[in-house]
Amino acid sequence: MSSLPALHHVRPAPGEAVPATRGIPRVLAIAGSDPSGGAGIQADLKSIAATGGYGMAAITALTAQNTRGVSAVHVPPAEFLAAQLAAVSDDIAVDAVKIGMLGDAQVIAAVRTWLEKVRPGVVVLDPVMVATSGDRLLQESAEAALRELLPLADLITPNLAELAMLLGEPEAATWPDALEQGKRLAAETGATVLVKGGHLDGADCPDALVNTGGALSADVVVVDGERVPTRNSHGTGCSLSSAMATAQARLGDWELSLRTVKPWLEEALRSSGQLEVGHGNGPVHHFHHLVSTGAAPEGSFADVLHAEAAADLDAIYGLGFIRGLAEGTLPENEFAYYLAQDAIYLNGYSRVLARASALAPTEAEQLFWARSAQQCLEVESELHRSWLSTRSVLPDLGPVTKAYVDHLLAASASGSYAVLVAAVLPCFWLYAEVGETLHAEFLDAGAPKGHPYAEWLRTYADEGFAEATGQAIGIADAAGRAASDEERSRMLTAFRQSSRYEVEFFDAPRLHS
Ligand SMILES: Nc1ncnc2c1ncn2[C@@H]1O[C@H](COP(=O)(O)OP(=O)(O)OP(=O)(O)O)[C@@H](O)[C@H]1O
Ligand SMILES: Cc1ncc(CO)c(N)n1
Repeated sequence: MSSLPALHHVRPAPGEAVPATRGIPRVLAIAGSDPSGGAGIQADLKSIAATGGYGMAAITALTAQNTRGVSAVHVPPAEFLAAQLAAVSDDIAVDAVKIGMLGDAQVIAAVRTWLEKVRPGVVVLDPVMVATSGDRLLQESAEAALRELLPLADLITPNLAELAMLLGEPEAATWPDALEQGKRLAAETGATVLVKGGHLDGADCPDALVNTGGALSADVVVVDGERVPTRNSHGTGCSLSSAMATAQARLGDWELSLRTVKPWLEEALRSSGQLEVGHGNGPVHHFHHLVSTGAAPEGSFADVLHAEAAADLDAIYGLGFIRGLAEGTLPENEFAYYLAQDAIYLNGYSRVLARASALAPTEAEQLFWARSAQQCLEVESELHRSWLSTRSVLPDLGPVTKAYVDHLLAASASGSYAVLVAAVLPCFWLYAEVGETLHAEFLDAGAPKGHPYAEWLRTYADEGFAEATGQAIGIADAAGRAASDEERSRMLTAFRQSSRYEVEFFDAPRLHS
């Protein structure tokens, strides 16, 4: 495979941290009850569990609600909330807190007193004021007290209406306006603001972390997402905020947390149709990623993975970079950027494969990953020798390359061989499929002589790589079938994220070259 361009894509820059996995965080939701199970503490507990935490709940208020709306609210005496909070923190170390519906000013005061005493390491505040159905969940007279609570949070997760209300401004009608409002709220409170695109129109549904005080890698970090065409959005805000609290306690990095949580939530929205709950705005499927157990036949887990990657493969084929490569119209600077990033990626990928070799349960698998790690380095030097030496490209680490390799390094630090194997698989599998298709298209077009990328497209016909891909799929399939539900769901998440990065890697030259 030394002629192969690529298992694409780094050596982490010296001193760059690999996110630590900190065991199972104990996450406390301080929120209201939704007896229909889609929002409130019910959604919080499901989200915390689904994203790897141990969930606890101190109930601020009871609502009588379903997927159609709220019919009654009962706020018990705030002293009883204080007793619940003390009972938890007197006995249990709380790694993260998610605050949702608060109901009235007395409740807010009780939460404030407790936060000031206990000072939990991670505080996510979802400033719940009005339910999806339009019903009020916070007394109007308590809005000022809620505003004063905001500086005690690390992350605030308002929807667009709440963001506007907290600032006393009209609701943003566009994404750039929403980000500007996010900056103002972040500056006022000192907290990071998660600006959510859920209530905007359009095919995209971006979210962004905003902090103007230097807490993030940039003032605004946007994480893109696709809008899922569904009305089952009951409780998405609750689910997102408690999943963020859990992820942050595990990973210690807000950006990585959002990049981890958002695809999970998107899939929970996508799978919401599997649930048949109510006649209004239904709940999301928090546990969509659990595959049922049983004696799974050979290939069955690989089939699940392949189905997971289908949408990303389609997305790759639709990219301007891929079309331009196939048709020969790709600007040279984009190609050069791609090659340079590929070389950087391969170096990092090789280290991650070496880790897979170290963790492999059999000598055959150990050898497979060690060989693959070596081949990556050979391909990397080949890239430099025959493709990059004649081009002038900056050898800077691009943002997608960094994010992808960081994700792989996180998987290699996860402690699970199965998760690591799932994370490295898309680089084999999607690359092999795309390469095969592009090569076939090139031949179908009669291998046109003047095609500027002819030489590159020929490198895609590498049987050795196809064979290695088959082996990697077999290893992941066996690991997935033998894994517990929990580990298998982490494999799916890791695989899905890598698969998404494959798309972004091919799209990066357009955005960053
Ligand atoms: N149709 C959708 N497709 C994809 N993601 C969505 C969709 N709707 C909402 N989201 C995501 O769900 C999360 C919550 O966003 P939203 O703006 O809906 O919050 P919210 O209004 O507080 O939620 P809730 O409905 O619980 O009150 C965000 O990450 C957002 O991007
Ligand atoms: C209890 C409760 N908290 C939050 C929301 C917001 O979605 C809701 N509908 N119900």
